[in-house]
Amino acid sequence: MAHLAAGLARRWCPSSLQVVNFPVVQLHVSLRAMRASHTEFENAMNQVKLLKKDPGNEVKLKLYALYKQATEGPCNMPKPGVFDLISKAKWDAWNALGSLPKETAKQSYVDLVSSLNSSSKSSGQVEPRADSKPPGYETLVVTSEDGITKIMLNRPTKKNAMNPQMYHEIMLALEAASKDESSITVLTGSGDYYSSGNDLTNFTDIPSGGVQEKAKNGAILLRDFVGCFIDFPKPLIAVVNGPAVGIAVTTLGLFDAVYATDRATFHTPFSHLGQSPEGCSSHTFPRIMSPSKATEMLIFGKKLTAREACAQGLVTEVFPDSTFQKEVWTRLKAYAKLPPNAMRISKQVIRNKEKEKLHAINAEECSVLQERWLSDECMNAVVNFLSRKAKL
Ligand SMILES: CCCCC/C=C/C(=O)SCCNC(=O)CCNC(=O)[C@H](O)C(C)(C)COP(=O)(O)OP(=O)(O)OC[C@H]1O[C@@H](n2cnc3c(N)ncnc32)[C@H](O)[C@@H]1OP(=O)(O)O
Repeated sequence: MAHLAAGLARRWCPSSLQVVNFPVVQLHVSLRAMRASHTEFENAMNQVKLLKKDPGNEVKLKLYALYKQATEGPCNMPKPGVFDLISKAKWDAWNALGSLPKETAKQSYVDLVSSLNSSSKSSGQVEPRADSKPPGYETLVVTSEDGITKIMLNRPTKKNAMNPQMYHEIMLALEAASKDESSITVLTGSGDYYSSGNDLTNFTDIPSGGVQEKAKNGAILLRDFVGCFIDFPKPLIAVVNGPAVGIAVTTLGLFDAVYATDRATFHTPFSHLGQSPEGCSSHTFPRIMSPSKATEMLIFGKKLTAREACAQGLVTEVFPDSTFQKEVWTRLKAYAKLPPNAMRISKQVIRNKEKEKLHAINAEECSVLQERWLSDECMNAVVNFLSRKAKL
């Protein structure tokens, strides 16, 4: 490892320093910044060369990977030999990004560089404090053991509402999980909620290009985010530890199994918010639960209990809250011991025929939502929530 570190420090050229590291420092990704312009990307590349402090090999590798992904797309190089440690580390980092879209990688790169800049500005030459946060995701806790990669949404004080940073980090965590040693991947929430869906404060940051640009960037982010669920290659399990709202519910239709505590509820208040269905739910929900039941949820915003959601096929099984964690994890650990290749291939057989269709549906839903976000109905609903006149 020391050899690798020394080699990286010696041989890293400035242009390959460009990387964005979600895990490292808090990223202030606003709607304004959801999609990096070419100029922003170029500026970020220049800023990397001016960094006063060496960001360390882990960050350099991430910068390198994101830069390559942003400029060339998915890793297209032959895998270096095992003894070529530096090239292999770089190849691994790039390859781990899988099919992450170029635009997302570009934005991640810009955000990472910006976070590196602000952290070096705020700390100057001073060494990091002993109690400063270790490198890692800011909005997630990701762990991997017993053949299971667990991605836990971690904004419990905001009921795990999804802000732009969380969307990006989930995409990165899914990409990494798709390539790691685990056999199955789990998404769950910390605290009392699974997730309250889209963070409604996302609507407050108007970019210089105005609301049109904001809506356009939001639609791109949403399409990329949902696309990662459509393409995820291993069994993907939701451990729904509490209420779920909006996009946290719709994406469940793209999971392979959904286990819920009896305390969970499922709610998609799109009409109340002046919005329309996403997460491919316009297709998956009518199929899973019948068109009229889907109408009650997706159009009328009917909230389902966990048992109702299970009766309608959205949830696989419901457990008493008191034994939920113990029972679910015991079961998942047993499933994770099954032959991973067989599970992956079976998922392909079950899901692949639908993938193209799901991507098309995703694109259409995003384009409809892009318009909805500009409507008075949507703006009024968001203002009402933010001014605390409305709670769903
Ligand atoms: C770019 C991609 C777009 C994807 C499109 C997605 C669409 C959706 O997901 S639509 C659904 C959006 N979600 C909501 O409308 C839920 C809004 N939240 C609520 O109605 C309530 O907060 C609650 C029912 C989820 C929980 O109520 P309660 O138990 O009374 O807790 P608080 O309201 O006090 O919440 C604590 C804290 O968390 C903040 N918060 C909760 N959810 C959200 C949210 N979705 N967006 C922003 N902030 C949220 C809430 O404001 C409180 O904050 P503080 O006041 O600062 O403590």
